[in-house]
Parts: sequence; C-alpha cells; structure tokens
Amino acid sequence: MAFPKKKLQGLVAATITPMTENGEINFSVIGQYVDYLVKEQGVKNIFVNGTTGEGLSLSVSERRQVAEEWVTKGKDKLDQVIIHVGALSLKESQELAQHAAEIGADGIAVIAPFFLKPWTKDILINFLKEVAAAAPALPFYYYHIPALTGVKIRAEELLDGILDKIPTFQGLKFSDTDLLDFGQCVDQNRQQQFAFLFGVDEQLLSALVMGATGAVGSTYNYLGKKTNQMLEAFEQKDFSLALNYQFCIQRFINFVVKLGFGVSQTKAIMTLVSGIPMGPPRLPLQKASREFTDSAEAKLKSLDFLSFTDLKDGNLEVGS
Ligand SMILES: CC(=O)N[C@@H]([C@@H](O)[C@H](O)[C@H](O)CO)[C@@H](O)CC(=O)C(=O)O
Repeated sequence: MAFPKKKLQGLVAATITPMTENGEINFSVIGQYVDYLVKEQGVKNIFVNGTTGEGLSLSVSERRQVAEEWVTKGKDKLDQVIIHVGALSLKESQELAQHAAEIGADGIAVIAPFFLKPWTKDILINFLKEVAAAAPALPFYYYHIPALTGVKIRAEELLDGILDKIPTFQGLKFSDTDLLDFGQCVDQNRQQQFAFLFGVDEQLLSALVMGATGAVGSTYNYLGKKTNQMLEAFEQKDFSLALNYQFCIQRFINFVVKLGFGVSQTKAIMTLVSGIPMGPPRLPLQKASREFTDSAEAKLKSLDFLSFTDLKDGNLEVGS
C-alpha cells in the first residue's frame, strides 16, 4: 500500500497541458518539460490537470492520458505527482481517482463541483468522501478555489473533523487570499501532519508566516528557482531577503495582472522562458496576444528573470 506518503512540501508546479496549434494535446514535450522543471527550476513536485492544466476543459480520456504521461515521464525524476481529479460528475471523478491510483500517482486533489453546487459543508464532504473512497490508498487533497468554483464554504470549517469522514485526507491546496481562513486551518490542525499548500503565488511569503508547508502555483513553472530562493531565505530566517524576493516576484505578477493574466498568458510566458512550446489554450480561452508576450518578455528581462542571476539585497531597484 502506497499510503502514507512522505509529506508533500516545498514548491509544486501546477503544470500546463501543452497543446499543438490544432488544439490537440502535445504529449511529445512532456519529458522535456519534466527535465526543465527539475534542472532549471529546482521544482520536483507537480500538480496535473488543475486550473493551469485546463483539466476541466479536457475530456476524461485526455485527462487519463495526460496523467499517465506525467507519471511515466516523471518516474525517478520527480518526487510527487498529484493528479487533480475533480469533475462535475461524481462518476467521472471516481473514475479519474481510480485511474490515478492504477498508474502510480502520489496523490489526488479535488475541487468542489461548481455547477450544481454543494451548499453546506456536510454535502461537500460527502461528495469528496465518495471520490476519495475510489482511491483508498492515495493521499487526498482538497483544492479550495472559491473564486472559480463559487463554493464559498470556508476551508477551516471543512477541515473540522475531516479525518473521520475521509481517512486519506492529507492536505489542503488553498487558492484564496483569505489568510484568516488559511491561518485558522493551520492553527486548528496543529496536531495533524497535514500539508498546507498555498496557491496565491504573489502572497506566498505571508502564507509561510501563517504556517504554509508548501505551495502549488502556475508561476513555479518559470519562477520556481527564484521562489525557491525566497523559501531558502525564509528557512534561514533572513526575512528581509525573503521579502525582497517576494517583492521582486510581485513586480512581475503585478505587471502581467494589469495586462490581463490567466492560463493563456501562463502558456505564453512558459513558452518564452523555457523554450518548450506550450501551444494555445483550448476554447473558451483565447491565445495570449503578441503584445502581451512582448511586454512580459521585456519585464522578465528588466527583472533579470531570464538569466536567473542571483538576487542580492542591492539590485532590487532594477526594472521596478
Ligand atoms: C487562479 C489561478 O490560476 N491561480 C494559480 C496561481 O498560481 C496564480 O496563477 C498566481 O498566483 C498568479 O496570480 C494557482 O492557484 C492555480 C493552480 O494551482 C492550478 O493550476 O491548479
């Protein structure tokens, strides 16, 4: 039995699903992508088929194939491969959970169903429990992303007594800015060994102070190295340096957010930084514009994010 696993910690890249110009999945670059994350970004954990991976825009068959490819190509290179198996249909979610177990994934994560929604904690827990039960040997993570699902049940409330219902519960992926909710999740579960994974990359430092044990995000695909330096500074209790790193990362994210930032733009930036073609997003998303990519490139250069030179306390005014 694979459970319990080593605790998921550090950076987890929310992987992009590479696509061809025809809108088909481009499986051929996933091996290269794994090597890039490990060697160039120092990121050895991945979160597949989530928001960034357009998981909900893929068919079940595509989701299975994508999961399988990441697990295969990540073998002996990655530490943990977590598969997001959330879906509107409980049956589909269970199928994907079972499949994740069969292919040897390290964990599964689930968002709240977002069309016909659960309105109470108990109903949401019942849904999650049914999915988790389809993969009883796999660590289970709840993926809290209320701005996208519209399900506003507080994570703190959801975690209260969760092990009684979902014995495989291993952690929370918290993609929200409510640090009161996040902090209380940590505070009220100190006796547990849960992973608390923060999902708002531009605010990670605040979440580390609040007790985050790791982070899942889109920017760790291409800013992983820089963010790892921030984690290292935090670990060394050099909070001033950690803050400098966070501010530097914020300058980039703030810049692209003002231009309009989402999955399409993440694909464009990753293509630019890694040189691996990520292709266009799938409808209803639209490809990032040329102007966006040019502006993002100029900003990355001005912040020295393309050469990955070490950030020192003195050079923070560059590009600000
Ligand atoms: C809404 C959204 O896509 N949030 C991203 C963040 O990494 C986000 O891109 C970043 O904080 C920049 O705003 C992640 O939380 C999403 C994520 O982990 C996923 O793709 O599953």
